[in-house]
Amino acid sequence: MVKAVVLGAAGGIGQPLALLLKTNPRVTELGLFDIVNTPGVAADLSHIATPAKVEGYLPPDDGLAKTLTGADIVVIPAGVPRKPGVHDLFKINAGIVHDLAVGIATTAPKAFVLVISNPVNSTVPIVAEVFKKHGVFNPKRLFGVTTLDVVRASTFVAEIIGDLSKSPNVVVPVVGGHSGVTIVPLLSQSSHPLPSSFASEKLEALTTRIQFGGDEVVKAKDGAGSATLSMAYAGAEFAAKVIDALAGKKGLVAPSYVHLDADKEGAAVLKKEIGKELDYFSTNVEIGPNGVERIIPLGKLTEYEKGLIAAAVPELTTNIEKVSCYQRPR
Ligand SMILES: NC(=O)C1=CN([C@@H]2O[C@H](COP(=O)(O)OP(=O)(O)OC[C@H]3O[C@@H](n4cnc5c(N)ncnc54)[C@H](O)[C@@H]3O)[C@@H](O)[C@H]2O)C=CC1
Ligand SMILES: O=C([O-])CC(=O)C(=O)O
Repeated sequence: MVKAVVLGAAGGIGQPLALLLKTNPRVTELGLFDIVNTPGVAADLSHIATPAKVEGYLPPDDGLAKTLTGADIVVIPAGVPRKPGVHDLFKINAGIVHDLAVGIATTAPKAFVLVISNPVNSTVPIVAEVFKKHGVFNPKRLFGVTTLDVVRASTFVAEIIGDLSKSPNVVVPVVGGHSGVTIVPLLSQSSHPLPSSFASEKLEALTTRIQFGGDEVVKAKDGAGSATLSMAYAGAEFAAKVIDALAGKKGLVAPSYVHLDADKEGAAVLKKEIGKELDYFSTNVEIGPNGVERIIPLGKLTEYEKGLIAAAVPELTTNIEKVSCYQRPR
């Protein structure tokens, strides 16, 4: 019995993500919340012949609390995406995520929380700060969703190998954070090695393509927003792992942007590898019924990858520190 909730469920990511969660056989209740259209989305999904009972709420009459009651896992794709006229996602989305986090802290403080809303490097710390204020922060249960970077890396590597049918099995750890240079694909650790003829400039081009994969979609959508369908796929894939872990499945490992107190022993090794006392970092984590069981250090890196980590750390530091002076505008 799993209740999954999507906050921002009527949006470009929210709708296909809710669809994919409705098809997850372990989900028995699906709660949908948005400031618009959730009753319609819920009615539509409720006709699909899968176990989940679907309910959709809007803000009036305690809609957020009703949606969150009994939630085991809450996925947050609420907020604005990159589009013309939107210059600072943090400015708008920090407030949205802050208020939703207050709702979770009050109504579902033990739920696993998966943050998709950008900028993930800063919205995850926003949620953590709200939870700390409410005395309910458990770093093992808070996840920034960086799975789209992993999905892109799998696809692009399979394209280079020349066999897209392999893409679901290609595993590339992508670490750091979720924006530009903070996205660090560890291609030397790919389950499917790149051809030995792969020149260093091609490796740099592939790395840049993974780091700025979001730009390709923003450009192609030409003013209509950013990645939604691939993000819904990635979000559902990561949520399915968390749901499987809740159900007792073992050995589930995936990269996620987490607070490093989630596993202090693993984090101590990781912090040595990255050379900085950061509070948050995306790395492979083992997920179990209580959330993050283990933070898995980066392991052997090439000189090129060490350089990418060194470039990611200052940007990540800025993204995280930004939150310490954040005040929710009234
Ligand atoms: N983590 C990642 O890898 C990725 C993150 N994103 C981010 O995901 C977010 C959502 O993107 P899209 O779905 O394309 O945007 P969208 O604009 O299509 O949908 C966002 C939804 O959030 C809702 N919303 C706004 N304020 C809300 C509130 N206070 N409570 C509940 N719902 C609220 C809107 O009504 C809308 O339905 C953006 O911040 C985007 O940058 C996008 C792609 C990848
Ligand atoms: O690029 C964006 O704005 C959306 C995003 O996070 C991605 O596609 O990875």
